[in-house]
Amino acid sequence: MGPAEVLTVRGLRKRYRGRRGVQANDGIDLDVAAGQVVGLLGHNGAGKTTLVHQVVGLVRPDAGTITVTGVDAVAHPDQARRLVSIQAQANVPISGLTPRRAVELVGRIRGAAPADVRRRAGDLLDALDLGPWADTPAEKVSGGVARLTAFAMTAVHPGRLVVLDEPTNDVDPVRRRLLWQQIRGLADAGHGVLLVTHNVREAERVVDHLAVLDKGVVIAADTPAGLTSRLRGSLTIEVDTAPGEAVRWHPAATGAAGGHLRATATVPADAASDVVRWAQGEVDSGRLERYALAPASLEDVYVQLVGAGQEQEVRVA
Ligand SMILES: Nc1ncnc2c1ncn2[C@@H]1O[C@H](COP(=O)(O)OP(=O)(O)OP(=O)(O)O)[C@@H](O)[C@H]1O
Repeated sequence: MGPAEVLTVRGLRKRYRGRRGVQANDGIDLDVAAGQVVGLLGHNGAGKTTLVHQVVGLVRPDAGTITVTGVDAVAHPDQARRLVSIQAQANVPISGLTPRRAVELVGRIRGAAPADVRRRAGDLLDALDLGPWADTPAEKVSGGVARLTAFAMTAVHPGRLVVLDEPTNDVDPVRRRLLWQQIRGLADAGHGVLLVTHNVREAERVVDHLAVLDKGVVIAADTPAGLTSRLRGSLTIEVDTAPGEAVRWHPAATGAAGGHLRATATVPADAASDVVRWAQGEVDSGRLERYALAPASLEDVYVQLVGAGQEQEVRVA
């Protein structure tokens, strides 16, 4: 473990017993250093939450090690938990409180000085543009505001490691940007951040490192640039089909995927002009309504890694 590592996971295995026994984690290695946001991507059921729950001591691994700033988190989950702040997938109920009171309460419970807690809570609520709801009874706030409040509760007095499980769920696009800034800010302040997300497109701009989980195994781990370089020299073509028409792809197109009226495929950059000519011809003949050609994104790499079968989930998220 390097000196700046806040989380080191090695060979982590967890199998849920029962009739349909599931190997949820099947030998996972993962590192988060101070100052880093590490994104954990993966399809539904890939094992992300299982991994997170083991890090915070809610689930006991079958095998492997978890070290949080030098503390053996498997042997001493209580000690480790004090070093970790987690925003769980489900919001902690805060009925009877207001967002501001809930955030301040967590700060006090975690041992921060009252004046610091008040200041930090106020700053976070402002930064996330929650001012209009800060003093509203929690029962009356929307799902997005509740989600942002849960983030603020995690960030008000954060541990060395901050674990965020789908923090952007239910949050509107404008406040999502504010949230991403705060997530980045936690790392810039020296915390290590482990971020579980389906929001590949937005996470790409914030994370330093990514691990892609598939059926309990890390199938790729790299920087966003490192991962997208796998598709360097490739472009993505997106087409909207006319009603009742199926796409008859150009021969250079591979990895075609898509749904009812929209489809995407990957094409080599050196075939771009040929593909544009083909696409324009399809538009002229009425089979396509529009097309767009763009550099391959991290989302494209992700879809290719995890398999076109998962595409719908990624797009919906
Ligand atoms: N308590 C449990 N008992 C039995 N099986 C479980 C339990 N929790 C999770 N599983 C199974 O383990 C696998 C991994 O689940 P996990 O929740 O870790 O995935 P995930 O990547 O977090 O998924 P999602 O993106 O949908 O939250 C799934 O097949 C799931 O059905």
